[in-house]
Amino acid sequence: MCFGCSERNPIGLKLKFTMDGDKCRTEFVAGEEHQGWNGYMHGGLIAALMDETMAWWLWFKDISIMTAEMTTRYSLGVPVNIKLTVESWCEEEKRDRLFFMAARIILPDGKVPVTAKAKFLRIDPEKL
Ligand SMILES: CCCCCCCCCCCCCCCC(=O)SCCNC(=O)CCNC(=O)[C@H](O)C(C)(C)COP(=O)(O)OP(=O)(O)OC[C@H]1O[C@@H](n2cnc3c(N)ncnc32)[C@H](O)[C@@H]1OP(=O)(O)O
Repeated sequence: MCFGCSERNPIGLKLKFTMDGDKCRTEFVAGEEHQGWNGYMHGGLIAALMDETMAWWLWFKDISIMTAEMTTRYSLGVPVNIKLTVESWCEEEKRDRLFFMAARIILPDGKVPVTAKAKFLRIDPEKL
């Protein structure tokens, strides 16, 4: 019952993903329950949005992974109650095991308030 994408998780984000060329995308409108400071989305949840979008890029390629490392750069606050686009892509892959991924959030006016980089490691799906 994934917090990011399961339809059955009552407190989950219920994200739906699409692949468009080399990018994985989702959209999300944060509500007041997702706030940190008043009016702005909580930074941990922003990281979760991007982690999940990068994981889904790999999932679309049938690659089972775990997030091994992630860095997030918060340049602007992310307001609640507006449509956010999240997109992810793969920058590099090593030995078919280590995937260097990147993600960003795009506001309706085209500004990019947050970017992330992460390393994902392929795991044995039997162990999930
Ligand atoms: C039916 C429909 C269902 C639909 C369903 C869809 C689900 C679509 C997905 C959604 C779901 C996603 C959800 C979000 C993604 C999480 O939230 S994942 C949760 C957060 N992450 C974790 O909990 C990970 C915890 N860590 C681990 O499990 C393990 O440490 C890892 C990451 C799997 C690695 O384990 P390991 O293979 O035993 O690691 P290890 O032997 O230490 O390292 C292997 C190699 O990688 C290297 N390495 C390890 N870490 C690093 C690093 N950070 N940097 C560089 N190299 C590294 C090592 O140096 C080593 O290199 P070599 O020695 O081979 O040269």
